[in-house]
Amino acid sequence: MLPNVDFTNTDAYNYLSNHYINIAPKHLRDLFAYDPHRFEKFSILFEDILLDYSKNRIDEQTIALLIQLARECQLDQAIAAMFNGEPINQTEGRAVLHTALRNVSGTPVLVDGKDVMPEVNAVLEHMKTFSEAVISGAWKGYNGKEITDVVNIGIGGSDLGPVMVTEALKPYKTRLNVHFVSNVDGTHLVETLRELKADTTLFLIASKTFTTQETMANAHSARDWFLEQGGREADIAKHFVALSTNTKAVEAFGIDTQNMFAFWDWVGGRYSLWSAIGLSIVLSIGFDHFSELLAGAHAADKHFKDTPFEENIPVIMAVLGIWYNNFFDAESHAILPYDQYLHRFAAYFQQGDMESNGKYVDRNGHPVEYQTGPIIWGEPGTNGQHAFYQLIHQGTKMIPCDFIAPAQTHNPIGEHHTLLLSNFFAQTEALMNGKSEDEVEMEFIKAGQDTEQIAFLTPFKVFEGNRPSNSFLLKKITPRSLGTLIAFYEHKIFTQGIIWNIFSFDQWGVELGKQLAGKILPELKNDQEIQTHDSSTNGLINQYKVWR
Ligand SMILES: O=P(O)(O)OC[C@H]1O[C@@](O)(CO)[C@@H](O)[C@@H]1O
Repeated sequence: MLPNVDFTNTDAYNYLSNHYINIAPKHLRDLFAYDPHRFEKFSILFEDILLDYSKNRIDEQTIALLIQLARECQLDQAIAAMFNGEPINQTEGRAVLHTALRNVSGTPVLVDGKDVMPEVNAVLEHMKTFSEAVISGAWKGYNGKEITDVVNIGIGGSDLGPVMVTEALKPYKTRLNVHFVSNVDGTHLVETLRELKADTTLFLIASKTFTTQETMANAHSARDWFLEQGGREADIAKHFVALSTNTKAVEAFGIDTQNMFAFWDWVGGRYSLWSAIGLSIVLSIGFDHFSELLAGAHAADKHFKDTPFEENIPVIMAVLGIWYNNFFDAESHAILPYDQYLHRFAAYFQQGDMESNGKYVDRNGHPVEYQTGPIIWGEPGTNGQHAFYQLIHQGTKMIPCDFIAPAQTHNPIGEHHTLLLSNFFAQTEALMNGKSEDEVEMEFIKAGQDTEQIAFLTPFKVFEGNRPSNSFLLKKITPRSLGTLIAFYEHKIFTQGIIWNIFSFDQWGVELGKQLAGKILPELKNDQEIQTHDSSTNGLINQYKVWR
């Protein structure tokens, strides 16, 4: 089972609390000046991915204490429990084995004493043969035409991962056009179907539970559209497949279980892109590239499982996050990919991180007395620089940032990539160094500014600096390197959950809103004045009824 340690009661935590006083006042500018080898000390190269974490507010003692903290929280025991298929998702009584989905090593993975790899590989084989049939055109629609468009209908983990990966790996795209509908707002489905033809469209109904309100509403409306456009009930089998764990619900919807791609309850929704939920990815980039994605994630799994914490990328990512979250009161973490194809990367980890570690009760069922999961946000560079970098550079909040960039672009047009990378390198340098009062005044003097203006303007142009960042430099965004990077972040999230002593793999917090929506829905289906709620909810509903 999982360890159960209060990290605030460990020796490491106490030393860190005291050490904080030593490191906090040291400016990163000075730490770099003291030690010209800082980059070599605080960077890790894994295959074609370089993590430079030297621009963090740490010294060697900090990192040693943070690693000791992870050890005192028995992280090694927790890692073994996860990979061994123990039911570490304790409130749901499930194992957590998204790692098995990409276990290209072929070694058995036991759940309740049964090797799950034969089932995993059988589904992968089904995904391979199906995708090859569709991509080749052998799979025909009801008019005998080949499929041209695929619509994935799903939400949360049944959408965000496939969207992020198909966008990130667009350079590897097949002839198929893959679309995603997630929001129950009818606009999402209507706008997506507007240009599509029923006889050349394939729908993937992606839902682990096959009960999610939004997905079921969209799936039924898609089926209605299909029938209105000329499809018949008998043709459903050619145009609808299901990606789910719930065979009964799939059959009840009217999808042939021959067209069902199964996965299992030990796959968390936000960790499911590696499973049958990834069928849209396979159709978008082809099975071979999907296999490379899986292999990249597997390589990260092995690194996480087998590498000493001091050289372990997910562990370093995790403990640095703990350092800012729990010692510097940083409440958010920005993910800033300098690659337009990665424009949904931060959004993906909003669910991945915040649905995993957005918890206030510890594994003993007691409210925690410390901060847990951070707010995850971000946009691609350089766009973010023209939106929120003012706050990151000169705001009152510390925003730890992950900068991500590929050395090689898939689109070498003009000097665009050099421009992009110059910004990638400059932003972390600026955040770290800042600009001192003397430097600002010197610039003004060189520009011939008068002393009165200098005195007035200088404070607004000083950059404190000392603002932390990680830099991930990838040789190129490929299926393999993307798989590795995603898995690094997954294991970072796991590690932080272990240290915070919370359960990272359930999501009870999403249930209350759904329950209340279920109560309100019937109230909206009549014109009666509503008085069953608080005055705000009553007032909003009644005004809606006036205006609709
Ligand atoms: O895949 P499904 O079962 O339709 O769930 C969709 C999403 O809904 C949740 O909010 C759980 O209810 C996410 O955890 C999940 O990824």
